[in-house]
Amino acid sequence: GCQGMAPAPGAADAAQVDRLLTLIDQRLAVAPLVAKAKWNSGGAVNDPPREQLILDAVVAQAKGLDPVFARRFFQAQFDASKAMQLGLHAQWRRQGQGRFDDAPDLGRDVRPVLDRLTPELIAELEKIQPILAQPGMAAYIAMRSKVLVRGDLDGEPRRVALQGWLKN
Ligand SMILES: O=C(O)C(=O)C[C@]1(C(=O)O)C=C[C@@H](O)C=C1
Repeated sequence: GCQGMAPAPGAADAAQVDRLLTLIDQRLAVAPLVAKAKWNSGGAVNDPPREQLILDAVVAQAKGLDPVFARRFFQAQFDASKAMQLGLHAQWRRQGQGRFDDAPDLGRDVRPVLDRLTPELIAELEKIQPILAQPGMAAYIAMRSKVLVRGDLDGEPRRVALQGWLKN
């Protein structure tokens, strides 16, 4: 039977998990655009002041969220983006990739997309936080993430996106 297996969440909680994972995937989908913009501009992948700006805005906006949880979650998303960017840059270096003709502009085209996702993520996090500690939830999220979050670079960015904010 199913002895030893954690219980699966109910339908409403499962749908909630899926909405958050879909947004995590949408945010991760922006990372290759960031990578292209920075490949052309030579800008550093790691931008701590930009991360701080987002984190401070998140904590200020998300009145219903535990700030420690909110910071851990968004830091994981930044780290996942950096894993994707660094992995792509390494690949492009190996391939002798030149400048892209079709790279977007980071400030004009790409960061506004991330900024639109931030409040959507906050809204889903507020709904997820109270159900995260349920038994079996971390295992369920890990399983669903393989379906809903892109697995580029052998799944490394996806792994990083789920690290540090999920309880076991
Ligand atoms: O905006 C950038 O420059 C990004 O690389 C994106 C991003 C993010 O995920 O928001 C990721 C890494 C940087 O340290 C800062 C922000």
